Amino acid sequence: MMDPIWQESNDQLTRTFLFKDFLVAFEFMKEVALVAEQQGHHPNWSNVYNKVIITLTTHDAGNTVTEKDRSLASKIDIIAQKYLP
Ligand SMILES: C[C@H](O)[C@H](O)[C@H]1CNC2=NC(N)=NC(=O)C2=N1
Repeated sequence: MMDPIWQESNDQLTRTFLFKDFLVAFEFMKEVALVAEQQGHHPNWSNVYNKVIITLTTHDAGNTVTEKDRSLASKIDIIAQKYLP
């Protein structure tokens, strides 16, 4: 099920993650990158030091939230559990 801390607005799902430091944030991003590539569905994201902000939308569907976004969000949540403090 969708983690309620993903905010849905403006046809995007957004979640902010705060890790211990940059290296942990980047390990998380590396793992998400591999899953995104597997899924053929990719995050819009930003990283500053220990903070990663991810927004998910489907540009192939006119920038709307689709099942592909919800599925990737769930996978990201599972990955994040390993890296969050
Ligand atoms: C051809 C390729 O599979 C598509 O462009 C995929 C790639 N990754 C994607 N990622 C996201 N977030 N939305 C898409 O519509 C999308 N389309």
